Amino acid sequence: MTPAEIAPKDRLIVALDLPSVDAAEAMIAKLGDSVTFYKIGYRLAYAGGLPLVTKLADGGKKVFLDLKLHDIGNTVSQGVESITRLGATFLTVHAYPQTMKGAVEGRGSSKLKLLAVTVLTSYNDDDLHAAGFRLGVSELVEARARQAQALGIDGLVSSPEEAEGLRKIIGRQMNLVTPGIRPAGAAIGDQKRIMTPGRAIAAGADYLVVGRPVVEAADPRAAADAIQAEIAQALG
Ligand SMILES: O=C(O)c1cc(=O)[nH]c(=O)n1[C@@H]1O[C@H](COP(=O)(O)O)[C@@H](O)[C@H]1O
Repeated sequence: MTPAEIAPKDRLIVALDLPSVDAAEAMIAKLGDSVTFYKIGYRLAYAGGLPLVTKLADGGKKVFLDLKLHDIGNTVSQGVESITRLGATFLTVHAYPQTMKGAVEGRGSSKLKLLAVTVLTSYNDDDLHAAGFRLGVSELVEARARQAQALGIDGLVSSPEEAEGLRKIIGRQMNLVTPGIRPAGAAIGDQKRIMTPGRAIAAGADYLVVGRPVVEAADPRAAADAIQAEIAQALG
């Protein structure tokens, strides 16, 4: 499926950043049919959440396994090879050349799609400089996007602020997945490069990753439905 063919409802990825598998399953039950795509990241994966990847995939949901791998190439390659057996649709690795190359090798001919995290959405230029980088956010995102594309990575994770520029580099074939999504009026928390769901889609994002604005909402299903309605409206 090319990014242009994704149904509006399937473009919302809810981050199950919850403390236990029980809490995650209760949230999935609350969201019911309205959410088709879930993200499992550090919090849940390290709390026994890896088997939930396979359980959700077997039950017809899609899963984005957000482990943000980064290690020597051989270790990344072996780790990704193990992960191909879990049934996830997406897996994240940090966008370092050795890491991406190892991930592509480990993925082999499996159906797992690799997403490279360009620059975390909680970073601005000052944060990058403090971490020892010479480039600012937009230059580093662009450089990493070009490297990811050349190495055979399937998609990018970036803020929607970079989406328009990234589309010019990666075209329509690579997936563009954007966290840093905040519906109007939602608490920003630790994110720094943010956009509303509608603006992110209009800027060229394929998938929106949303955590706290859904899972911490008084009515998570209503929050997810409102984001999906905004996505559908932006797609026209
Ligand atoms: O890879 C990610 O999903 C990711 C990359 C990034 O640059 N920024 C970012 O926020 N994320 C993830 O997206 C989710 C955003 O959650 P909220 O800020 O609660 O909506 C979290 O699970 C983050 O780990």
